[in-house]
Amino acid sequence: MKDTGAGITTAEGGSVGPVLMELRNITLRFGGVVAIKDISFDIREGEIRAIIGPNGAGKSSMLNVISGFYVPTEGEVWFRGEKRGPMKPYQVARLGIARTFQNIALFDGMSVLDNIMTGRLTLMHSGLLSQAMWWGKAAAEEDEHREKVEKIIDFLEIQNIRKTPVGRLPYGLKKRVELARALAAEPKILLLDEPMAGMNVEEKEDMCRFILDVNDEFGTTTVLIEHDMGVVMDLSDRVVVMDYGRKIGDGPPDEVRNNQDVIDAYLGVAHA
Ligand SMILES: Nc1ncnc2c1ncn2[C@@H]1O[C@H](COP(=O)(O)OP(=O)(O)OP(=O)(O)O)[C@@H](O)[C@H]1O
Repeated sequence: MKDTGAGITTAEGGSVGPVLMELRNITLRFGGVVAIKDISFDIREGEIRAIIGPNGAGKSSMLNVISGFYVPTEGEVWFRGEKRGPMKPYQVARLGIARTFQNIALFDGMSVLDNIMTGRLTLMHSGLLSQAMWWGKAAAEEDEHREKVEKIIDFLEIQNIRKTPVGRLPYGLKKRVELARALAAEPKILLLDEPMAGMNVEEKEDMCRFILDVNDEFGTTTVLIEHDMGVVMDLSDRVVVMDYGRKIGDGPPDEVRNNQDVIDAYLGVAHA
């Protein structure tokens, strides 16, 4: 891997941008349980960065540190060149980090369109009061939000279900709506927690294509946790491997695939 300062060229010949987030010596404890032990790595602009590892390795905990939901017990998180301190929930929401969840977290009774609109809530300036006082400006803002949302709906090919209540959709489409809602927030970093979990082969292929297309079209920096090794190796620019809370590998897919510690801890077991 060649570091040019502004960005790096990966072994596969791809290129990723400058550092967007740096995790320095992160340790996270829950009472006596050490979920993350002294882990450092960075996330670069425009890349797809995977975090893999066996069950209980600490992947979800790490995703929660990245999102700002957990404050590490030790270590520092640097985001866009600034050290991040402890934050209040509203500050976390405004950070520009959007995520999808392992278990879908959508409003079943609401339409696809309205669910996706909720992704823009932190970007909305006019509340109810200002709408009442200054209707014109609020209406213009609403139009702008709808336009952005419609673009995402087109892009993810869900125009035909935009009015359908989410509760009526099959699992794969719900996951796509979740992705749409996260994108609607125009995130600086998009966090995907097992985006293919529970999907059939066809749904997985669709989701892979959309994640790659989103990355291409919007240049969205994406961090994902995923159990399906084939998916991770196909999608990612770089992979962090965790085991028992420690980092045992970090690099492009080919490098990680040939790392003996990784083979022993995880891939070897999965592909025995
Ligand atoms: N809120 C919590 N309180 C106490 N212990 C926790 C908490 N969250 C995680 N842990 C513990 O931290 C360790 C790492 O858990 P984590 O969920 O981050 O792993 P994971 O790699 O995401 O696992 P999986 O693949 O099964 O989702 C585990 O031992 C887990 O039991």
